[in-house]
Amino acid sequence: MTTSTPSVGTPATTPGAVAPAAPPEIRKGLAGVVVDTTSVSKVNPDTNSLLYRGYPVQELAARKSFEEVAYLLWHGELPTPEQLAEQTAVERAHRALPGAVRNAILELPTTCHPMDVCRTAVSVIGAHDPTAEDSSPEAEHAKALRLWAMLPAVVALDQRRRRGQQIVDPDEDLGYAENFLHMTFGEVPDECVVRAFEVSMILYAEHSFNASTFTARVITSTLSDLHSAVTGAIGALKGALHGGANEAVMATFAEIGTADRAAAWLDEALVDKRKIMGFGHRVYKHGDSRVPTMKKTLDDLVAHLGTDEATALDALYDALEAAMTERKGILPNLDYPTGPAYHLMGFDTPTFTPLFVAARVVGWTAHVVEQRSANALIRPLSQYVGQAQREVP
Ligand SMILES: CC(=O)SCCNC(=O)CCNC(=O)[C@H](O)C(C)(C)COP(=O)(O)OP(=O)(O)OC[C@H]1O[C@@H](n2cnc3c(N)ncnc32)[C@H](O)[C@@H]1OP(=O)(O)O
Ligand SMILES: O=C([O-])CC(=O)C(=O)O
Repeated sequence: MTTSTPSVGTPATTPGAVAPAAPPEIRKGLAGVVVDTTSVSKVNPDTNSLLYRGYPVQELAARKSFEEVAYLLWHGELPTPEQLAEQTAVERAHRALPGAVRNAILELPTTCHPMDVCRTAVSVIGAHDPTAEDSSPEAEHAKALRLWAMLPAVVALDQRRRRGQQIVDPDEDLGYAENFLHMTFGEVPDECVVRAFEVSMILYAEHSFNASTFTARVITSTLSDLHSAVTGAIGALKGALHGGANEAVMATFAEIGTADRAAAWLDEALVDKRKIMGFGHRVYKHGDSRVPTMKKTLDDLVAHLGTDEATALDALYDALEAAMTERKGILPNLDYPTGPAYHLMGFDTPTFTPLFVAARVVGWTAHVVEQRSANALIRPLSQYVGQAQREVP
């Protein structure tokens, strides 16, 4: 959206004075503004495609592990077996939370949102990291890897403490996705569920200059530290217009109830000028590149579970999507299929956005390193529209 607002504070022109310059063009929300280059990922709305370091994300989701994709995003190339083994060894060695981090989480009230827990945990992890202020690329990659390794324990511990369940220690013999689910549910689910979870992590890992990544880059641009950048990014992701939408989708489904009510519910919601969570996107206007892969994954999960609840949820998903496409021509974004998928996997709804954090930390930290490698302080201008200069009475 482009708006130009005349300044209330612009002084009146005097005869003979040079005419004031035209008001600057304002791009609300920085819509359409290209602020920097990146080689981490390419979002192409014309072809509905998303490339991670040049590779189509759908192909990565079909053929690679989340660990391999993380390496790719951080280092620019897929790992050799030796590089993957080295990364895996470090990741598995750092899965358990340091006592101070665990205690800090346990001190937080269960009335706070799990995103607050995530945000606090990352901040505490940073405070205890002796290399926090070392901004060399090697140190930044090492910190990113350790943070990525620890976040599943943060998310799992928080869901379990809220449910009054015993905390489950990580299992070094399991892969990333299996271990995450094991720590959350106390057992490793069927392969179909593990794969669905891993696909969601790969799809969520990176998406160019979205609001949370841009937040991380703004913080990095001041030469602040990596944990501060990630802490800020978590705050940005929490909002319902960004990552928080995956939770909001489940609230919408709960409000609608059953598939046959979807169209009528939508009509009323649109009359009330409500935003329908999980639909629309700032960049994609013809559909989100990741949705077909995640919807197929959701359908596979539904077929695998075979429960009435899963079938009904899928029918509701389809009915709301059809109605929204017909009424507004606005298509789902990735948060639409991940919400019900995480629900069917057994996650509590407020845990959905922290799952997004566990995946996106890879993209955020890849951008932190990139920003620092060619830094310029990010500091845009604003057009003043307040009071003209006046005397203090
Ligand atoms: C992983 C992610 O972060 S993906 C995004 C997740 N967020 C959501 O799902 C929240 C719901 N969606 C939205 O609010 C928006 O689509 C956004 C914030 C994602 C993108 O918004 P913008 O690019 O700023 O588009 P904007 O909000 O200006 O929408 C353009 C028009 O489409 C409408 N629109 C866009 N999305 C929606 C929606 N989800 N429900 C209803 N109307 C919508 C707007 O009302 C507006 O209509 P108008 O021109 O008549 O005023
Ligand atoms: O790109 C965006 O604006 C939001 C998004 O889809 C993401 O961060 O994955």
